[in-house]
Amino acid sequence: MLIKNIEVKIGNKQILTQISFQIERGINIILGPNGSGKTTLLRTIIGMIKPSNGEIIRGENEKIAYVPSEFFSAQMKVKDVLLSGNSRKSRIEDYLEYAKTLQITQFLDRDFSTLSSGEKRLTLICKALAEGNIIIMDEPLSNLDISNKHKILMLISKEKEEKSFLITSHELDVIEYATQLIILKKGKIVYLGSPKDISEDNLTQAYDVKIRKYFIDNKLFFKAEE
Ligand SMILES: Nc1ncnc2c1ncn2[C@@H]1O[C@H](COP(=O)(O)OP(=O)(O)OP(=O)(O)O)[C@@H](O)[C@H]1O
Repeated sequence: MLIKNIEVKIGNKQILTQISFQIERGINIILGPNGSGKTTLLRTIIGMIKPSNGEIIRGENEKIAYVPSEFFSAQMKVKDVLLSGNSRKSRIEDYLEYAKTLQITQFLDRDFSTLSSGEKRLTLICKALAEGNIIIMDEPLSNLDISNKHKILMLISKEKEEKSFLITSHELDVIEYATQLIILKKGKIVYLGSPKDISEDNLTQAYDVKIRKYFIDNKLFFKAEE
């Protein structure tokens, strides 16, 4: 999927400026400060927002699945949430493999509105994984405890050969999982490339706070300097 020269204006305000990149097979991670345009970009890519300029070129067999950062609270059984709004999949069996991995099978007969926010998120991630091959998720790790975060990161790392993920995050520790990193600031791309090449300066410029890079046991960490 190719994002080409996207511009978004809301009223008189320019929200996104000249956004171009290819969503690569693997894990594409969008980072950026609050208000930098991450959610607007995802909504534009899925067609919820019409760009004032540019185009989004989809491949033939690409099936987008979107997990928003905030959820509705429908009074529907979890299994009906999984089955809803999708013409291609209509059997609960198609969701069970991911449901087992994400440990949500015990909720299938519960009312979706009664789940905790983390359980709702796992349910919608399960749905997206079973339905799409381009999985677009807005802050999929927020509201998740350390074990569920690990579960999601392991699952998407396992699936990254087959699917393309485009996810936003506020956590710099996810950088090491990225196939491609996109950093936004004030609606513009200020870094696009491999996570290996990201420097402290790139992050410091993006966030306007001094950011340091550490290696502990060969694992990469970033921390804002106090
Ligand atoms: N409907 C709207 N009307 C006016 N301004 C808007 C509208 N939608 C978004 N914006 C503005 O566009 C900018 C980008 O918002 P967006 O939600 O895309 O940022 P974000 O990077 O996802 O932020 P966060 O990390 O805080 O979730 C913000 O300044 C926001 O106030």
